[in-house]
Amino acid sequence: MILDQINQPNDIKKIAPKDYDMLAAEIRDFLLQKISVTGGHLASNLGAVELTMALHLAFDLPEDKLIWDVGHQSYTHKLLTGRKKDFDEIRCFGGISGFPNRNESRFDAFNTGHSSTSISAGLGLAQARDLLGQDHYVVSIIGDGSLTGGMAYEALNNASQMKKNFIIVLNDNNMSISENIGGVSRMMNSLRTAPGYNGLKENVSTALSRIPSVGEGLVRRISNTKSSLKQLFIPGMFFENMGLTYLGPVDGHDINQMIHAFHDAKRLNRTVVVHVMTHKGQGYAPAENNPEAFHGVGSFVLETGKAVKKTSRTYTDVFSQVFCAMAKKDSRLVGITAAMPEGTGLKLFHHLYPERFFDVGIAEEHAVTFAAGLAAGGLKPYVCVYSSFLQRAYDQMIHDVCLQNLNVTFCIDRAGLVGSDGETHQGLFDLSYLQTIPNMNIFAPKNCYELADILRFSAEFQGPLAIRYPRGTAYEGLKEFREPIQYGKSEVLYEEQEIAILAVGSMVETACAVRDVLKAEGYNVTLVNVRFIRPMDQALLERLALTHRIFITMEENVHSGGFGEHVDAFCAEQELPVQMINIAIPNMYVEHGSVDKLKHVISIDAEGALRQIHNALAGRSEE
Ligand SMILES: Cc1ncc(C[n+]2csc(CCOP(=O)(O)OP(=O)(O)O)c2C)c(N)n1
Ligand SMILES: CC(=O)[C@@H](O)[C@H](O)COP(=O)(O)O
Ligand SMILES: [Mg+2]
Repeated sequence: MILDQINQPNDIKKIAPKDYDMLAAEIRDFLLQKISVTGGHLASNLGAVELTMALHLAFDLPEDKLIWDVGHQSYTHKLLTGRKKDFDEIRCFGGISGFPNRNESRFDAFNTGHSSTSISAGLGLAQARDLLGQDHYVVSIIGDGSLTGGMAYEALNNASQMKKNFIIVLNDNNMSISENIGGVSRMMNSLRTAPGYNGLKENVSTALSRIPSVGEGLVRRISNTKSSLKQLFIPGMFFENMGLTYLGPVDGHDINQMIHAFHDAKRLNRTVVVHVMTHKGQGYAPAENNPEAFHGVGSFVLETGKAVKKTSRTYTDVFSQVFCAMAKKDSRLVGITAAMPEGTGLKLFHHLYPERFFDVGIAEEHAVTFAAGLAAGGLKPYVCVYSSFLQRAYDQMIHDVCLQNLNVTFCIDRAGLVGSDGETHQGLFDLSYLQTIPNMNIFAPKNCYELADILRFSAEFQGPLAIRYPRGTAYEGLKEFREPIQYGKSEVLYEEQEIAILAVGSMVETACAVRDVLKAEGYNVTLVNVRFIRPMDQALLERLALTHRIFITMEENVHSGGFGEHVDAFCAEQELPVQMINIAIPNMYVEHGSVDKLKHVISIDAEGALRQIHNALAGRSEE
């Protein structure tokens, strides 16, 4: 096996060119064997094998810097940089990350996970290189989906001013997670049909403009004509017009052609875009036929592509069904996603109500302001988004939605620990950032029934409302507690005296287990399902403070700015005579691993929570 020769970084440079294709096939096979067991991002990695090999062959790592946008396609890069032996534990607790990480390897030039950052980061690295008088190449690799994100254009705008080399590789597989739609995708479609790349001398705009006295005028005249004609003469006109040099399109599965293009790109003292066309899922029929299903996978049977585990009903499924039923009755309801129709559960809605569905590309900031516009125009928009990606749109929530108290509902999926995607994707900050925003209302359901109830409640609600729920199986317990939702009111599940547990959303289930133990120890324990984090049910807290000496808050959010801290502040302000114990995620970035393992490690499972509570009751600090 050629792959046996790949162990240390840069071993690929010792491989004979005649063996490149064989090595690519073996890498694909290796990735399939490993990912089919561990799960991970499959289709994007299968598509980027030759591209990664060509980059490693054309550049000198770690001196030259590769920045992978999102980073979910960086597995071959990891394999070629000494991490082949670590793939059995990829995305597992203590194992290597599924994304590039500077702490993991000096070959990972920049951490990624959220989309459309690579050009900005690469430009920063290139400018740092130049100011420090260093001499190496910086290459940002960005997908066509990630190129729909606004940050990418802010960076391209800036990159046009570069006077030294900076290379952007556009890895175009004509797919985001789902179909890549919109104007950028349309522009790329026209580029794909341009004649293939034959070398720098063939770049028409550059070549034409070099013709003395005629060239520049000719390019200008062509540039002023209708776009199809322009495209005939100047592929990559979009980039060229911005002052960037476009090279392409290049076959992303032809290693020699790509090496040739990268060497050409190195010769230019400016920003160069190399447009590489790849095939998502390349080499594995199930992924080629259904790249969306194989974008991110759990373990699966290699021969069939079928998932190993039967999937249970998730909160996303509940949202999807209830929202579609609501939309049937109310034509004002519209659904917005930033390139995540599958992950957020909007796919069924898209199918049923295509005219009321908006996939805006990987553009969370735009999604929120767009929703504000829809609301101002009289519709009832639902922004369906992951907790960690909504971090992007903080200003838009303040400036465009909440300041005007507009009728926008945020369905915040993946709130809390998400597991194997790790620190970039954990949804640990939403309660903190949302609670700072005046007019924002925040709700967390304790189980699947309550998610359905709050969604129905939201239809008639006036003003911004954020509903946060976690990744994975929807909790079906506590079915017997289903008090109708009342604005700003918590639900008291058990009322006693002495200790009151105030649990938020997913933590209500854990709180039940904690309560059972405390009761067995002889304590009298009240259990409150908080429901509305904002507005906080202050009247209930004041009432409970009369009969309880201890309040325990429990939430799957960082402590800083979280629910517990706000309850602490309220009790202090009102001088309520209660001891406060806050169970929350410590103020840190939480790595990858299964959700259960992570909850255990950071002591927010029942066992860890009880340890913290016992310590606090005994007046000990956490060891
Ligand atoms: C800010 C942000 N929003 C959404 C995502 C989820 N996401 C991850 S990869 C991806 C699609 C990326 O498409 P592309 O860049 O073309 O890469 P491909 O998977 O096609 O290789 C999306 C939407 C993300 N990582 N970051
Ligand atoms: C790379 C990326 O950002 C997405 O693919 C993400 O990993 C999806 O997460 P879910 O598996 O929770 O939908
Ligand atoms: Mg793509």
